[in-house]
Amino acid sequence: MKVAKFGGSSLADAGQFEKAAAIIRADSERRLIVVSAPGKRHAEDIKTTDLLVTLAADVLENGPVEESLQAVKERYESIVRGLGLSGNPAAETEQQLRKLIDEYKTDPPRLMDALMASGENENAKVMAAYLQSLGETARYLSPEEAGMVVTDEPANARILPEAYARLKKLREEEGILVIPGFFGVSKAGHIVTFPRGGSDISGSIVAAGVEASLYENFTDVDSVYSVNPSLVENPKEMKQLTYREMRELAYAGFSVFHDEALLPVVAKKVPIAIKNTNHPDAPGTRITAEREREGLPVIGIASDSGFVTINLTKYLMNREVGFGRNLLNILAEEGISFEHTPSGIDNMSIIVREEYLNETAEARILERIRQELNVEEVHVERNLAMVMVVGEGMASTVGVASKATTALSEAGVNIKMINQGSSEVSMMFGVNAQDADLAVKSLYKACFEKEPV
Ligand SMILES: Nc1ncnc2c1ncn2[C@@H]1O[C@H](COP(=O)(O)OP(=O)(O)O)[C@@H](O)[C@H]1O
Ligand SMILES: N[C@@H](CC(=O)OP(=O)(O)O)C(=O)O
Repeated sequence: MKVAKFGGSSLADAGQFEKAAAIIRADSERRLIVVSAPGKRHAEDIKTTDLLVTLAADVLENGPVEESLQAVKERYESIVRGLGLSGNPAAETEQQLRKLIDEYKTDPPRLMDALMASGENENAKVMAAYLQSLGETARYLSPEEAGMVVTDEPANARILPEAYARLKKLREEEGILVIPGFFGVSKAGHIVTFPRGGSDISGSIVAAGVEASLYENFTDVDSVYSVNPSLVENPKEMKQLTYREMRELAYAGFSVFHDEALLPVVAKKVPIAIKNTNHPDAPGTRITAEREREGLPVIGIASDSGFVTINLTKYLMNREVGFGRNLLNILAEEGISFEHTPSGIDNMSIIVREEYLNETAEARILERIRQELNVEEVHVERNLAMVMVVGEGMASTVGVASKATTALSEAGVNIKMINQGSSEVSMMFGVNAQDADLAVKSLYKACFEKEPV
């Protein structure tokens, strides 16, 4: 039994639906289908999820909603018309959206989640109807019926452990089940979305739940490339990578697969295949627990911006028992999660995502650090990017760090910090956000184009 997830680009219009349905029908093992909302049809297009965000914003501003509501309806109308489906599913979609608006208009976070989730929910109904029209035994299955029970924090759902036993029962179902991605239902009965891009997470949870033989993630590229293809022309394709490598690369900016989508399948060792809906015969990329080590120690290079660092100095910090704990405690009390903590003898940096540290929070936290920890110096640096060099082979290869730092210095990129975890599967460089693309390109050149490390 395989789980196939189709991303927004794979379901952007009727033509893409036809390709996805042909893929589903080509393999009788593809029994659980997870769908995203219709994505971009061309570079300037707007994803349905973003149209729904605009609709929610219009509702919350008490402005006119007809234009944004019609924009969503039109996306489904053109798909349904193109597929020649009978009835009037787009009118049902409109009705459903109006009902959700009425139900949740006084509760902004719930309204946002309920409307955003509609993109996937309505698309799953269309896909099920289309497969039925082709003569397949297929049905729409809501996340609630499927057993996708999640925590209750809007826009940040996490799967509850009990969901897996419920999902396992789907193995016994006949025919093809089409499940909307991107959201689950909390115990209180609320629709709760995963973070943006979260249909990958839904697919992974379903694959782990039914203990699938394979989790296929259909998207719009032939493979995961060693570097973001918008930065480097014809980058190297990856045939195989490990869960750990993908996790690091996805975390650091490879948007082709959500970094939170690794955990569910890792636990059950379900292999992942990233494949192209527009080119389904291409081999794609396999992600598994282990891979053959051949070729270069570095497999990929990624970068992500939007980081802030809190730098602090205190003489004899290394001798002060509990200093780190007290510092992290302040962040915990302020509800801030941290990403990395590189440190020296008398100094420490805490790297956090910019969205957690607005200027009001910054002033309050710096004051607390000064008062409660008696530091000599503390300041914040914004506009940072983290550049990640990843590969299982790095641990056993001498010279990767020197090759990387030489490449960055030759490109004139100032390295603000270096961090390497104990697993040695990745090496991270903090740089100014405006240098990030240059850093990635020069590292790619050094690791893949010049004489390899
Ligand atoms: N290293 C990479 N390899 C492949 N694609 C990448 C990489 N980094 C970023 N991407 C981008 O990820 C996109 C696919 O992800 P996404 O837009 O979320 O697809 P989907 O619509 O299938 O969910 C590709 O079109 C590509 O632009
Ligand atoms: N539609 C949601 C969830 C998702 O995963 O979409 P996609 O598969 O197009 O990345 C979003 O845009 O965030």
